[in-house]
Amino acid sequence: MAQPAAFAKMNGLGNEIIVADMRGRGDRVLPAAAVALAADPATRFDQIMAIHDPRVGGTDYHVEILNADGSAAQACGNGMRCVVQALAAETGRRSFVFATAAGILEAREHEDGLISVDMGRPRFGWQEIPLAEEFRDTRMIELQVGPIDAPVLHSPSVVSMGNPHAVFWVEDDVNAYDLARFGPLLEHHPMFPERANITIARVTARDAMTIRTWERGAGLTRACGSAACAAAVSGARTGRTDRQVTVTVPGGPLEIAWREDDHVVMTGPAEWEFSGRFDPETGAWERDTEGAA
Ligand SMILES: N[C@H](CCC[C@H](N)C(=O)O)C(=O)O
Repeated sequence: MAQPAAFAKMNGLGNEIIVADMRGRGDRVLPAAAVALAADPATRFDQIMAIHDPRVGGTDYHVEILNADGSAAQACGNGMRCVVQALAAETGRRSFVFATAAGILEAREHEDGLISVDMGRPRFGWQEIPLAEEFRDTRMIELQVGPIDAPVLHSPSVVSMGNPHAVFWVEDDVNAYDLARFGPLLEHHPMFPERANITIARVTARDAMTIRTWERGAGLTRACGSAACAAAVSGARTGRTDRQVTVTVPGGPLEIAWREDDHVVMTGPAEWEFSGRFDPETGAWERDTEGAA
């Protein structure tokens, strides 16, 4: 049993997030705690965002990310917006600098409550994503599912947003594809030694696309911010879209801008649901009583 830690159950466009306050203590959220919380319908989540004291000069906080299966994630766009909203409510500040496994990220809450996160630079090298074999052009790689002569999905664009993404382009309804079936096969495909987040994307205008994502370590989610960034960057890189795109995920729209300085900025909402305390070792938890501080 560890000292209980405060948490907030939140969501970013329906991406289920637990923001855990691990400041002022030396321990971490253990994978077993994540698995236990994910199994409980009341705390079911896609990612845990653990806020730690800063470890690098010039940053406000260190953020660790766990998937629902207990594995580590390097990036989580929707979760970062939840972290910003929670910290803004606590501190009255609006902008923050975070250290994450994907690098240093700046984020801020706007007057209207929407939150922008600078997700950093996309990486396109096959070793950076990583892929199991060399591809000089990662705008389109040889990979397909379905019959050889009539693949259901094929030739994805691949990119790292700190975490690995494959984006499969389709011409018709993204809901027409059985992502619950293909997602896990592609997530674990030998082409991706660190597994991958799998997205199906349909471009509807130069500045708009619709996507669905099967997340590494979490499965089908209502929203995946880093996948929205990966899809927007890949759309621009392959000439399908401009660099500023509205990416509609099942939970709603995200605004993605791939700036001239190569940074990808994602803007969208975050929503608080309830607060409680949990044991970061076991995942045992209780809800805060109404009105409690
Ligand atoms: N929901 C997240 C992505 C979680 C990352 C993850 N599933 C992985 O890379 O392992 C987002 O909004 O970006």
